[in-house]
Amino acid sequence: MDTITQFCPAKINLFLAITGRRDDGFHELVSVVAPLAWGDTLEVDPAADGKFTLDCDDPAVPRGEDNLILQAARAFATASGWRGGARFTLTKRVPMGAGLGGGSSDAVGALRALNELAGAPLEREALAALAARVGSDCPLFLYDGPVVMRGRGERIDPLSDAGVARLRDRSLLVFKPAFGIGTVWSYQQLAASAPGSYLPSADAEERLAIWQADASASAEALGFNSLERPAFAKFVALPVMLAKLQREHGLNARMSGSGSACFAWLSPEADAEAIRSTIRAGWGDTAMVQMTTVRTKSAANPH
Ligand SMILES: C[C@](O)(CO)[C@H](O)COP(=O)(O)OP(=O)(O)OC[C@H]1O[C@@H](n2ccc(N)nc2=O)[C@H](O)[C@@H]1O
Ligand SMILES: Nc1ncnc2c1ncn2[C@@H]1O[C@H](COP(=O)(O)OP(=O)(O)OP(=O)(O)O)[C@@H](O)[C@H]1O
Repeated sequence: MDTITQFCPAKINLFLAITGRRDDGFHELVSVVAPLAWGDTLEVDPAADGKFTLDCDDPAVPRGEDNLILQAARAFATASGWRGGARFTLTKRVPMGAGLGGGSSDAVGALRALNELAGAPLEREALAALAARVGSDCPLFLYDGPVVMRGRGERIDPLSDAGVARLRDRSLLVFKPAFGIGTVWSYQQLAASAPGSYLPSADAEERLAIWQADASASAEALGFNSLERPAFAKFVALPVMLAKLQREHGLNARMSGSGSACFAWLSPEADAEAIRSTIRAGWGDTAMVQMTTVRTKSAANPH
């Protein structure tokens, strides 16, 4: 069989309300998440020896059993009973510790490819349940467009057509300082200042419903992220940069997920080069700056 190539998009959380903590330690959330046109590439080749192995062009990516690709592969083998092997080759573009879901997306790319290699033993629902076990951010990547994510990340609905239309074809700038932020740390900080750090779920749903119903609402108007407060308190380079981008370029930039990556919607008149220079002047040349768009697909035809 030929190589299967999976595009593994990055994601941004346009809206991320953490609404409370569950007994199992995970948090409940309401989030609007969009996959991007930019991401990693995962090539998957069948391996006759029945083993799973991983190569990656980025030496910083863990290559052992803690890699989410290999974890997803083991989980797939257990759930499907498939006894084949695969050689994974990952071209890594999405930085780690960014809140861009890179590892989760790679894991879902692996699940999709293995299911194809194995002759589709798992239906969509079984694949979604498996993805949820691999990581909270995984199920959203089984959709190819913007979604509303609830629960701890396992409940996914496509975003309404009206909502998707506000994101389609808009230029998006994603940027990240050299440092990353750990997801576990972010949630711990939130829990430490509970309950004030949580947005009640009724409030979160109301904000989302108002945005969906308002035909004149922009993508920017949805911007909210509960995890900004703990991140900004410790990593002051983030709010300083966002304030500078607001002042100098009129941008309403936000952090994605648990950070440290941030994003801003650009108007057609925006001077992307000047914005890039502002970011590099403040965060240095090791800062990542990436222009992209959202990957959209109609809610009426999500699959
Ligand atoms: C911040 C987000 O990126 C927003 O989309 C996600 O909620 C993070 O999802 P993720 O990185 O896939 O997270 P997981 O690998 O499932 O969990 C890592 C850790 O994050 C915390 N965690 C994660 C998701 C969630 N809904 N509640 C949590 O409290 C838990 O401490 C967990 O042990
Ligand atoms: N395929 C993978 N690519 C990147 N990191 C991986 C992968 N598999 C496991 N990891 C581990 O997961 C950690 C988090 O990486 P990831 O790219 O998912 O970042 P994140 O921005 O924290 O994600 P999220 O948006 O889900 O919070 C890394 O520090 C790394 O140790």
